[in-house]
Amino acid sequence: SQSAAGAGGAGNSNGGVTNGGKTTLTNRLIKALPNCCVVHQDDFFKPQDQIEVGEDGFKQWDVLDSLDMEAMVSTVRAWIENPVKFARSHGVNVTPGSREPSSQDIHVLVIEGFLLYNYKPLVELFDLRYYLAVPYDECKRRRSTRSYTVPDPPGLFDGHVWPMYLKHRKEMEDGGRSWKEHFYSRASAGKTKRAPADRKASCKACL
Ligand SMILES: Nc1ncnc2c1ncn2[C@@H]1O[C@H](COP(=O)(O)OP(=O)(O)O)[C@@H](O)[C@H]1O
Ligand SMILES: NC(=O)c1ccc[n+]([C@@H]2O[C@H](COP(=O)(O)O)[C@@H](O)[C@H]2O)c1
Repeated sequence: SQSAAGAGGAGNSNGGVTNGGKTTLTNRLIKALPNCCVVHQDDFFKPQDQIEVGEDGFKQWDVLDSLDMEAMVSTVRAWIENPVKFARSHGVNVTPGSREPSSQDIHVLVIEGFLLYNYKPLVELFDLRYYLAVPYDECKRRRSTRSYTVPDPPGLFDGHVWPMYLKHRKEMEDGGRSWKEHFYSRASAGKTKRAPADRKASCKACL
């Protein structure tokens, strides 16, 4: 993507299961990459009193409705519009040594979260997508040592967190099939049937 500031940019998304290591990886990327900003999905949780209680008796934290996804998309769009301005307003150093941003500067945004790939307006903004997963036992073990702003009530992991993870992962994989078909038909244009028109806007190669 090309930003309003004239600098090249790329939005890299780092999604996956709770306690899969997303934040750890993101922190390492920030250290290693110059001009790197980050957006954490956890910062977009709605206040506790707006989180619905399900028939199972648990507050439904692990669903899209518990997050202000519109605000998250606006934040990512603000970076796309002007990564230099975004970096400066978020305390990220912009290319040490150079006073004026150069058109050669590469800016990177890492978007990190547990529910990134089930909200189409957000998915459309990513250049690269990564998914971190860990097996059930390891995930449960790590989660049991974690303290969130609202602590997990007993039974939340098996009653809500893991079932929602499986549900969303399945949704993502089912949706992903259309993406793969689309890119396949781009690569072999003329030889295979084109993907449906409604997928086109999601593909950078089609813009
Ligand atoms: N590669 C790894 N191997 C083992 N443990 C890890 C690894 N990455 C992260 N962890 C541990 O897993 C827990 C969750 O990591 P975190 O990065 O906060 O996950 P997430 O952001 O996906 O919820 C932390 O205790 C962290 O130290
Ligand atoms: N940050 C918060 O306000 C808050 C509150 C309650 C639960 N959570 C949990 O955060 C998890 C997602 O974050 P991680 O991917 O960092 O674990 C969800 O599974 C959710 O249950 C977060």
